[in-house]
Amino acid sequence: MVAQHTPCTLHFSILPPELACKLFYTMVDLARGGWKRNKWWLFERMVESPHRTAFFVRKDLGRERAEWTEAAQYWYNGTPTDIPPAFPPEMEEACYIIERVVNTEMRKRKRFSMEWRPSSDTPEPLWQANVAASNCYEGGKETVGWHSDQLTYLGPYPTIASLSLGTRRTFSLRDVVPAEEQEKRHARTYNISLPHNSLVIMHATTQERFKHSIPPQSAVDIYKPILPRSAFNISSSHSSSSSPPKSKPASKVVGEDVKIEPSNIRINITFRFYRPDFRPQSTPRCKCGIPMILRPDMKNTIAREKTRKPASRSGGASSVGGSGIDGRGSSDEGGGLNVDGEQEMKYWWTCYAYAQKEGKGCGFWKVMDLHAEGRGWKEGA
Ligand SMILES: O=C(O)CCC(=O)C(=O)O
Ligand SMILES: [Fe+2]
Repeated sequence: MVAQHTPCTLHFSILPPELACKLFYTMVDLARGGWKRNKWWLFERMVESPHRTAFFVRKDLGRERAEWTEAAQYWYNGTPTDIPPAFPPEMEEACYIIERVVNTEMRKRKRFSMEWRPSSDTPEPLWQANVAASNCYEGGKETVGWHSDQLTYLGPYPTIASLSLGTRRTFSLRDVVPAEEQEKRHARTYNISLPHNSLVIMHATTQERFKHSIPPQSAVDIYKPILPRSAFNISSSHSSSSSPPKSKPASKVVGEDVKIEPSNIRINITFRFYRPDFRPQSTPRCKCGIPMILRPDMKNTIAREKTRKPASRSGGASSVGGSGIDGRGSSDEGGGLNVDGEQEMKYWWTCYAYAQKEGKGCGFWKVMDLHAEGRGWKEGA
């Protein structure tokens, strides 16, 4: 049903049970060790997200690693951050398994012309995670509000693999109805229950056509790990923040040590592929001099503005962008269909200063032009 009604697929028991359990413990301990509450962009105002979050960069990336380290601060709303940690070993192991599933699913699906493609001489894999963002929700009151993920480094039509560990929570997806269709249909909300060790793959168009959230719940089902911490030589969570972990061989585990601690925590890990043609150095800057963010034109505003001249969106100095409304040439003939006959999505680069300067950004925006900006797939690249 998920695949039938949304651009997502849902996969149960994705990891070997022991690995899922161990990864849960590892992430819970890391979260307790100092993950931050992020600021979130929500309906034109900033709110502090009522859950904790962390950002990881894959370790064997070589030169690329430094660049994505720079990008990490945008995960934290533009706040400069320490160098993000590498994937812990269990996360690396999980990622390897997840990548195979994602690539199998992607090969079954239609591809979009603006979507990332590997070069013609190395056609596989289609998707390889190079960063991961993780969330920790403790109890039913910790949530994330409606949003679609920023595309600044993911580029158009991204694929994001989202792993759930621990307590079962509802993942809500709601489609965004373009303005011209609002009289014909209403948005629909799909509530998907995500148990421990399940994977949601948000395929291409999920970020363009839908918003997602983890809504609050008045009660959550307690998660009982299949193995105690001591089975993995991990010390009790109670002592983990105050004293160094005590290693114990599993065979010596007796009495209290084998007790399984029930938990009300859900850990989410979103594995992401940050595109080489959207690396931080290539992000355009606004009049404030800071890198802009990339967002899809979910409501089809650009196409509608194009038919209403002159181009002006919010009036005054804030409509200074506009450069991309005209002058594309590639896609707007044929009723917005591109050369592959698909209804082409448009994207805005917009000023991100509101996140850092209490809403006092320059308001600059421009329409993204993939080819004019030197991005996208090139034959033999
Ligand atoms: O916890 C989840 O499943 C969703 C998290 C999310 O939407 C995000 O990190 O962008
Ligand atoms: Fe998200």
